[in-house]
Amino acid sequence: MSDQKTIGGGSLLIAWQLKGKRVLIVGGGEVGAQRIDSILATDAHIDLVSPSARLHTRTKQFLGAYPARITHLDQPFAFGDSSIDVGAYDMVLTALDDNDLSRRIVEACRVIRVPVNAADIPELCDFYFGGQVRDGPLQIMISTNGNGPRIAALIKDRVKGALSGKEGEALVRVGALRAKLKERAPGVGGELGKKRMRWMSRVCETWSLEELGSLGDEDVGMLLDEGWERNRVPAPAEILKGSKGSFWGKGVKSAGALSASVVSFMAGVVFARVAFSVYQSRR
Ligand SMILES: C[C@@]1(CC(=O)O)c2cc3[nH]c(cc4nc(cc5[nH]c(cc(n2)[C@H]1CCC(=O)O)[C@@](C)(CC(=O)O)[C@@H]5CCC(=O)O)C(CC(=O)O)=C4CCC(=O)O)c(CCC(=O)O)c3CC(=O)O
Ligand SMILES: NC(=O)C1=CN([C@@H]2O[C@H](COP(=O)(O)OP(=O)(O)OC[C@H]3O[C@@H](n4cnc5c(N)ncnc54)[C@H](O)[C@@H]3O)[C@@H](O)[C@H]2O)C=CC1
Repeated sequence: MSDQKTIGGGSLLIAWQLKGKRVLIVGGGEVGAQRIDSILATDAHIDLVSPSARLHTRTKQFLGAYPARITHLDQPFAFGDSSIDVGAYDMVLTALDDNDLSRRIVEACRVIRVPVNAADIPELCDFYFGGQVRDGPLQIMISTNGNGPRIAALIKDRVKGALSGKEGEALVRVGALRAKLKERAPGVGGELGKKRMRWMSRVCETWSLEELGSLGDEDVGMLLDEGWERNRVPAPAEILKGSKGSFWGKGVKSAGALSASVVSFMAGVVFARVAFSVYQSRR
C-alpha cells in the first residue's frame, strides 16, 4: 500500500513480463546497448534495427554473445520499408540521434497502441526506464519520473550498498518452497488459500534471509512435513540440521573435509605459537 502523502503525479511501477515476446529496438548506440541489456534480462526476443557502421562496442558484444536472442537488421529504419512492421512487436524502443525519426516512430506506435519508449522524447514515452538493482529474482527499479536520471543511478548505488547480497538466493529458495507448498495444497482462494498464505508469511517473517537461502531441496520437504502439515513454523535449527544451512553443512559435509578443517586449524595454532615464541626470544 502507498504511504505517500498525495495521490497522483506518479507512474505505475510494474514488473512487465516479456518472456517469449518481441521487442523492437531502433538505434544500437550507447543507449541502444543499455536497452539491449535491460531487455535480455526479460527473455524477450530482440530485433535491432541499426546500421552496423555506428554500433556501440557493447552492442556488438551483445550481438556476438546472443545471436539466437537478437536479430540484427543492418539497415537504417525507414517508413515504408516492408521488412519492418512496428505492429508486429509487443514493445518498441527508440535510441536514436535523430529526434525527428524518433518522434515519427512513436506516433506510428501510438496509433496502433504498441507501447513505446523514445530515449530522447520523455513527454511522448508510454513508460520510462530506471536505475536497476538485480539479484536473481529480486528486481528493484529506481525512478525519478524523468526528473534526474543521473540521480537515479546514484540512488541505485546506495540501494545496492544497503543489501546484504543474500536476498537473491533466499528468494530462489522461497520460490521453491512456495511451489512445493502449492503442490501439496493446490487450489486458488478459499480457506486453504488463506491458510497457505498465512503460513508462508509466518515462515518468511520468522526465518532470516540467510536461513531461507540455506534451504536445500530435502529441507523444503522437511519444513512442509514438520511445519505446514502440523500448522506450525519450525525453528530453522530443527530443519537445517543436515544441510548446507547448519554449521555441519557449511562446507564441512564429510568426515574428510572436517578433519582437513581441524588439521588446518591446528596448524594455524602451532604457527601462531611458534611465531609468538620467536617474537618473544628477539625482545
Ligand atoms: C526520461 C528517461 C526516458 C528513458 O530513457 O526511459 C530519460 C531521459 C533522458 N536521459 C537523459 C540523460 C541522461 N540519462 C542518464 C542515465 C540514465 N537514464 C535513465 C532513464 C531515463 N532517462 C528516463 C527517466 C528516468 C528517471 O528519471 O528515473 C536511466 C536511469 C535508466 C536507463 O536509461 O536504462 C539511466 C541510468 C542507469 C544507470 O546508470 O543505472 C544520464 C547519466 C548517465 O548516462 O550516466 C544522463 C545525463 C545526466 C542527466 O541528465 O541526468 C536525457 C538527455 C538530457 C539532455 O539532453 O540534457 C534524456 C532525454 C531528456 O530528458 O530529454
Ligand atoms: N534516455 C537516456 O537514458 C538517455 C538518452 N539520451 C538520448 O538518447 C539518444 C541516443 O543516444 P546515444 O545512444 O548516446 O546516441 P548514439 O549516437 O551513440 O547512437 C545513435 C544510434 O542510432 C543509430 N541510427 C541513427 N539513425 C538511424 C536510423 N535511421 N535507423 C536506425 N538506426 C539509426 C546510429 O547508427 C547509432 O547507432 C540521444 O538522442 C540522446 O539525447 C542520451 C543519454 C541518456
